[in-house]
Amino acid sequence: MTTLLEVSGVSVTFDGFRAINNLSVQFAEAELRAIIGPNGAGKTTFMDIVTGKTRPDEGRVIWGERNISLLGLSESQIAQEGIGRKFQKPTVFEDQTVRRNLAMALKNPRGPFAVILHRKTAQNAARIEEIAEETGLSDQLTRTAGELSHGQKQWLEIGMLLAQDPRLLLVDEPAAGMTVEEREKTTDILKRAAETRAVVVVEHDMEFVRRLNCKVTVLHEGSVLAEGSLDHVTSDKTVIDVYLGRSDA
Ligand SMILES: Nc1ncnc2c1ncn2[C@@H]1O[C@H](COP(=O)(O)OP(=O)(O)OP(=O)(O)O)[C@@H](O)[C@H]1O
Repeated sequence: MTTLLEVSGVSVTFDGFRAINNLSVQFAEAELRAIIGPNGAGKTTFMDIVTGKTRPDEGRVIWGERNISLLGLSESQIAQEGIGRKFQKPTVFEDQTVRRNLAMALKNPRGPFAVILHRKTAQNAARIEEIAEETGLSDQLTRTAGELSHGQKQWLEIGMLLAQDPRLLLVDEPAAGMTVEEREKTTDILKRAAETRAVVVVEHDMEFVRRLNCKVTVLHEGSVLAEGSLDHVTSDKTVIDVYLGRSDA
């Protein structure tokens, strides 16, 4: 499997506190990965480093077949490289329709010729239908986003990120605030998205992680504590000691 993202020996210190401690982790081109770990383990900081929001004190973050260092790129350059991030709170345009939200998110180089634009419009319409189908929103395209349920808003935002065609999608706690049914649908959406790109999901909900049925990376004190199937990591003594035995697990 080709490596898409390689984080190696990365450390970050905030006011003398080492939030990320010699972290090394890799992601393959098309894979679904869950990142779990107790509060303060460094999950958010890890995503901040990959997206360029936080700069590490040391280490390397290498991207793609050209082995680009992401540390030399700005946040917007990293996004343009194909790294999308979904924050916990959905940020859709509430007063616009689902179709319009998706249309605005589409990655479109602007061409000067009307004929190209015309062809583009037809392609865009087809792509919007496709994304709506992938995110279970085909019947919602004409509704305004503000009318959607919390789960549907989250799917719309995932759809808006897919419209950008990212090679890596980082998703922060997608199951939070969702009904059981919505969670199940969300797992299907993420699994499907991961067939053609890397999808990395930070999640506290173990049932949700179990349903993702993917490789799991356990972070603790800013380093990888264990990695493998959920069954493998949850039977690891060190994981049980530091994480699963805790009341917040
Ligand atoms: N900007 C900052 N300044 C100071 N300390 C920070 C900063 N950002 C994070 N930290 C600290 O770094 C540690 C790791 O935080 P991080 O948010 O990455 O953990 P997490 O695994 O995402 O936790 P949670 O599951 O609670 O979201 C925490 O102890 C946090 O207080």
